[in-house]
Amino acid sequence: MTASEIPSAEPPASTTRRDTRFGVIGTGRITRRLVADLQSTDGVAVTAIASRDQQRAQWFANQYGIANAVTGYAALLERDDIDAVYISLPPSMHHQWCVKAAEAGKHLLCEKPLAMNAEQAVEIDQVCSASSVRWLDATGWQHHPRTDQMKQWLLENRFGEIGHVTAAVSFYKPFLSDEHRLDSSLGGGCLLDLAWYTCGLIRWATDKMPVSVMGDAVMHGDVPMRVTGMLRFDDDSTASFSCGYDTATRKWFEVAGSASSLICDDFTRPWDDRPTRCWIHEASGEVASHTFGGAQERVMIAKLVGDASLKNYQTQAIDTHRILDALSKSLQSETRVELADAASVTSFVPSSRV
Ligand SMILES: NC(=O)C1=CN([C@@H]2O[C@H](COP(=O)(O)OP(=O)(O)OC[C@H]3O[C@@H](n4cnc5c(N)ncnc54)[C@H](OP(=O)(O)O)[C@@H]3O)[C@@H](O)[C@H]2O)C=CC1
Ligand SMILES: O=C1CO[C@H](CO)[C@@H](O)[C@@H]1O
Repeated sequence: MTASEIPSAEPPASTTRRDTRFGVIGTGRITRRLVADLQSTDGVAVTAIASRDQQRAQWFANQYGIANAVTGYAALLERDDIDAVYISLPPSMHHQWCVKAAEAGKHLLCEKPLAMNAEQAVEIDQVCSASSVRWLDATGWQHHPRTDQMKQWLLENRFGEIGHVTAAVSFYKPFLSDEHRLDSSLGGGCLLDLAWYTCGLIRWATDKMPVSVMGDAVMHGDVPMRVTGMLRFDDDSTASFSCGYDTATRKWFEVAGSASSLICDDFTRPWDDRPTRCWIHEASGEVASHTFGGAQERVMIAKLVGDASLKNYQTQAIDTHRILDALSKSLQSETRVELADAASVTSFVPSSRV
């Protein structure tokens, strides 16, 4: 079977289980898309939405056909018609509301970045374990069937020995008036927001933690507006990335091997109205294009409400935070930073192999 013929990984409809009932915390830009994804995933219902502001909650509830508009996030967690929450708040608020939700016994889908740093991410994981609730960060690309196929190629050494990974993610001034991306107290800046994608991709592609990282930032006040990073691994393979708010949309990566390169130009989210694609470039100049079906967010949601282990994604999220922590130290100190815990690596494998 060629990659183009690989069927969508959309899960089959469940007829035996009760729907998992989601409550939504926050009414921002991304909420609109994710609510539609939740509502169109088999076995999932959205029963309430909470905002700081009653009118905003009501407007959103009316707009999306959600039965209950709730004022205040804590009130949503008290409801017994909610099994799980989707948290789409500014990054600085993720840890606090993840912990509260887990303690209330709700499963968690939290927007990226999972937290502000690895310490908070580990604590979220621990509280979820103690409360027997499942969690995922809403990093959709990890769940696309294309990602599973690309990982399979990497595991099979399809590209030879990997020497270098490059990734770039940017959006030109994606700012709203009340913009958390420009406010350091809310976790703003492109390091957490966009290097989450580039460093996550590097972690995913290499299956290891770097031994050292070095970053350079162009600042906007006290938040990074553009970040360039270099990562080095114990076998002398390397990675580099660029992310920022000052160039047109980029969401591409290249994995460069000794035999060929894997290239994808929309890994974070497939371009609208185009086939979901990637390319393998051979040393000869021959190029093979592969296309895929599947809706990454619906696959992600189905995994959260399913039974299979999520450990592999959870480790990926925590390790991504560890890389970002080291980069943040590097930006502050203007030096190369060693990752003390580079040895603690768990392999990220496609869900079908977990
Ligand atoms: N997975 C993806 O593809 C994407 C993920 N994201 C992530 O989603 C999260 C939210 O981003 P986005 O939707 O763009 O954010 P918005 O600014 O559009 O929305 C954030 C929401 O958080 C609530 N909120 C609570 N306190 C504050 C505060 N002090 N300042 C601002 N908002 C507050 C507000 O809801 P209310 O007032 O109603 O309570 C607001 O609507 C971020 O972590 C971001 O990284 C963003 C875009 C894409
Ligand atoms: O995750 C994200 C993807 O797209 C956005 C641009 O609109 C980013 O800023 C955002 O946080």
